[in-house]
Amino acid sequence: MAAALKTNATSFLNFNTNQSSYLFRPKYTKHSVVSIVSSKSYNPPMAALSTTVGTNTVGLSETFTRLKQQGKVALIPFITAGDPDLATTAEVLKVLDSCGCDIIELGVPYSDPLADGPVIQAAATRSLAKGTNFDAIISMLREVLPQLSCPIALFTYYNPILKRGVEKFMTTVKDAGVHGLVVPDVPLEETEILRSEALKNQIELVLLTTPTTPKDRMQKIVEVSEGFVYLVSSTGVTGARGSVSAKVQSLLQEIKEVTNKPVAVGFGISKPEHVKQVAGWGADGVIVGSAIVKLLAEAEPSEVLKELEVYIKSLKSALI
Ligand SMILES: O=P(O)(O)OC[C@@H](O)[C@@H](O)c1c[nH]c2ccccc12
Repeated sequence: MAAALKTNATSFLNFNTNQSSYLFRPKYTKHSVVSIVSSKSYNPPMAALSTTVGTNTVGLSETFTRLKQQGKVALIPFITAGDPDLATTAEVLKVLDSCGCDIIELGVPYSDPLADGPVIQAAATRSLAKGTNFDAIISMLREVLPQLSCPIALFTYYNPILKRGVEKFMTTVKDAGVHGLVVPDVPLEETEILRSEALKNQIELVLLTTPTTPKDRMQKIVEVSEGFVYLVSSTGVTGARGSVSAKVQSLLQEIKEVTNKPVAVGFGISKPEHVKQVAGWGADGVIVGSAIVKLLAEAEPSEVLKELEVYIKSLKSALI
């Protein structure tokens, strides 16, 4: 059974790799497809088990609606769960929330992250080596999410979903208080079951479009994307870049011509100037991943939360 699932997943990933086109190439992959390996689990304090889950947050689209009314652009950080460990991830989530992040994209570490560049790939490898697994991430979220005021979008490749079964996966993440889901390696045509199960559980399934996505395909993606539309700013894999492609401005316009849904831009954004520029081009949200993951990996453990706070505040102030 497990072997069959793995084979399916492998051919799935090789067959087609995202909603938009055949864009993400597995440049840096080191491992064969294996699902999350684990030994350790996260043990929440007993008190956490009795807390009500996710009562203090609203979903992704509602968050954007509120921000729009206030004339604000969403700051959406991405971090990898379990790097360096889940206890730190819990603290990092609280800091991101208290610094005013509007939505947090939390990555489930995976051994074959084909759309990720070296920084996020290394974070996933470290996290898996520490024994992070899906159940431990869920336990951590059950404890931490009730303490946050911003919603969480869980980012995962398809294999961990396939392994559990779409239905079970969706009810599990819903029960943990997750509001949104980003799955980069499922092509639009294959999202139907994911979408219907997500809908049943009030999980907003965010779809991605890229600079190479043909216009008619972009329109279909935009039509069914929930929560927001993820505009990938550039081709290739995740990772900080020197500047944001000017093409993003026209891509944003094209999307906005066909939808009123919020659009968030991600890939390569790392500096306050980038954030400001993308917001100025009309984006409703800005996603920053690798730069944060790198900061978390490189800072002294005793300084990490402080450094994170300083960095997030610098991005936030670019949005004012
Ligand atoms: O790391 P960057 O370049 O800042 O990009 C955002 C990103 O990290 C996050 O949204 C993400 C992480 N892994 C991905 C894979 C595909 C699409 C998006 C992602």
